[in-house]
Amino acid sequence: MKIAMLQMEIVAGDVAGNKNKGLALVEEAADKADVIILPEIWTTGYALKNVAQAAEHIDGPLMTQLAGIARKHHVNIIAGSVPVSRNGRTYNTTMVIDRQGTIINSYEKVHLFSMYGEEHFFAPGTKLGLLSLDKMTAGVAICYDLRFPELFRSLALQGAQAVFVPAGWPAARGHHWRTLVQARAIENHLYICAVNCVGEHKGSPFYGHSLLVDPEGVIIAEGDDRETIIYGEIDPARVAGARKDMLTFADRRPDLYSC
Ligand SMILES: NC(=O)CCC(=O)C(=O)O
Repeated sequence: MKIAMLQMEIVAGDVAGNKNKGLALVEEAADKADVIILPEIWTTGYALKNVAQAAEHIDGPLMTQLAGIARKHHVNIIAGSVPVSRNGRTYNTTMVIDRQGTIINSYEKVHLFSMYGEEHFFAPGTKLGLLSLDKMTAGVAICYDLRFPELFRSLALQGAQAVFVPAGWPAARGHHWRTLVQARAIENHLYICAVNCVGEHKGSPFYGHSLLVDPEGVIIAEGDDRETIIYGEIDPARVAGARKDMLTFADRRPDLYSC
């Protein structure tokens, strides 16, 4: 399974410019990958005051355009995250579109990043993102979710072989990013495909360094700090191999954990 990670430079508040750029990058990668993934809130960036106005319904014009590209190029698209309006509230939402152009999953960020005040602009999701993608069982999480190992463990226990993570992670905590992504992969014996943006938030740069990490925690593809498309490959069969030798799932003691 070939993955294209669109490590895009996002300009906060330039919704039209970001959309054009993101769609052009998707078109560029469309014939070179089985799965394309964009970063977190790539249409608005962290101009959070704009998200309610920029939010579309799940079947709005942007998703219709992305679904058209998916159908035309027969490619799966994990549409980063975008603000989506549902029942009068705005959610930080990752939509997954399959090769037929059908939205097969929609995950609303459950852990809102209070350090950036996300909870004032988004409502929190209430369920995890688990889906089947070209016969692979995959999970979806968004950025700050990386700090919550319970979420990844839960996806793994439900069969996830890879977790796709759109992100907007700053350079100031770059060392956390790398360590958390590798730890989530190692402890759950699965692939993590974490796609970050570049650009800046209130003068401080985003980290870039999108990562594709295998079930042993080895980095198999990584971006630098510029806008770029990073390609890498996932082999779902390797997950069973990693889980066969290291029996951490069987050796767990959930009877002792209170969290
Ligand atoms: N967009 C985010 O969720 C940022 C998370 C972050 O910067 C952190 O956890 O640190």
